[in-house]
Amino acid sequence: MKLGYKKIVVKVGSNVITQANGLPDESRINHLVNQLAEVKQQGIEVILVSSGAVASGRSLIKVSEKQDAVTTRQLLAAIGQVKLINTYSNFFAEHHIKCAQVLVTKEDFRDRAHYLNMKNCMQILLQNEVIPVVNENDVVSVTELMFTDNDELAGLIASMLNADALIILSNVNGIYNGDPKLATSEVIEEIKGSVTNLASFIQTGKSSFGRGGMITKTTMAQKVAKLGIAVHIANGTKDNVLTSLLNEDLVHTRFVPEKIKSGKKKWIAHSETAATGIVKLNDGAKMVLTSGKATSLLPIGIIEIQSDFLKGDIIKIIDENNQLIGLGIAEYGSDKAKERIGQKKQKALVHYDYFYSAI
Ligand SMILES: Nc1ncnc2c1ncn2[C@@H]1O[C@H](COP(=O)(O)OP(=O)(O)O)[C@@H](O)[C@H]1O
Ligand SMILES: N[C@@H](CCC(=O)OP(=O)(O)O)C(=O)O
Repeated sequence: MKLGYKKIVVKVGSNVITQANGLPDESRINHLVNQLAEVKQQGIEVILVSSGAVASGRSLIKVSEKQDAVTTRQLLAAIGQVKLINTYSNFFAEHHIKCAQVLVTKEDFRDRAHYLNMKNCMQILLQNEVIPVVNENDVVSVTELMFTDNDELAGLIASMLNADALIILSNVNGIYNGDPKLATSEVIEEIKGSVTNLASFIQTGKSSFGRGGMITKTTMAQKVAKLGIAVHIANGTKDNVLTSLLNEDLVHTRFVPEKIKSGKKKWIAHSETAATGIVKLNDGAKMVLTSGKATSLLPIGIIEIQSDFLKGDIIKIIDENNQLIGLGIAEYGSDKAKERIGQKKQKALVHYDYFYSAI
């Protein structure tokens, strides 16, 4: 396959595998599995992140209108996930491929030791030629503990496993430079860096069964590409989408990857919700830290410690306007950091190797 990837994460949106009447589209799932099997047979490691549990559950049970939205989602996902994974398992079996169900929550990514346990499990599955089929554990992930959507989850999995590419299959050909329904709109084929006007193209509406929408997809894609992983957004409802994309024979959107970042930086990049401390920098320190050069965060540039932290904690680094500059691991606690604010020749609070620039 022309693109030469060795490890890919493929994310399938609910809309791709659900028919307009809400029933699972088994022939589409079968077609996707056939392509995934072909890709795997080419020696490419594949991890599948599949939505569709809730949509699948809807086809199996009638829900009382009196039931609240959270409980309904739990009920539908609990029932639907069984059907979803069985469908995948049966289709993969036709190719003599085993798949595994991996259900995760946002909490699983917070603690580094826990994160590494999960990474280890995924690696063992891949070493044993098993395709992990990942979804959010919707039964226990409710409200503030939820991922924004499975695109966020897929970005985390791609970063955790140091994948070469993340392929997001949705029900549009890519990101359009206008309303996708208008004939005048065209697919933006390549996106480099943080294009500020991207959000202005995107309509706030979502596809009928989707959760996050295109804006969250774009934000996640830019972040993942910054970590050195190529991100592709393509139309999963098209025949042979995956094989055509990997053979560079498909119009879609590609986020150009930057230089590959270390595994630890990838984890830090996705750890904003786990951050304890908040450290405010002056503009000079901000400039140096975001210049792209290998520089550590020195106390001389700190103007305020807004929230306490311990040695080893993830801390948020903000500028004078309270905008996030980046995230890092503290080399010492806030007690010492407070004593050293604005001082010269002090040990770095965040070493460059453990700093992720969000800008
Ligand atoms: N500029 C745009 N380009 C492409 N899609 C867009 C754009 N603006 C809004 N969208 C909408 O985003 C939807 C895809 O996002 P989402 O509903 O989250 O899909 P999924 O279920 O695949 O995760 C498309 O169906 C499309 O209607
Ligand atoms: N975990 C949910 C999917 C949530 C979600 O993000 O859906 P989508 O926007 O279609 O990728 C489910 O399996 O129904």
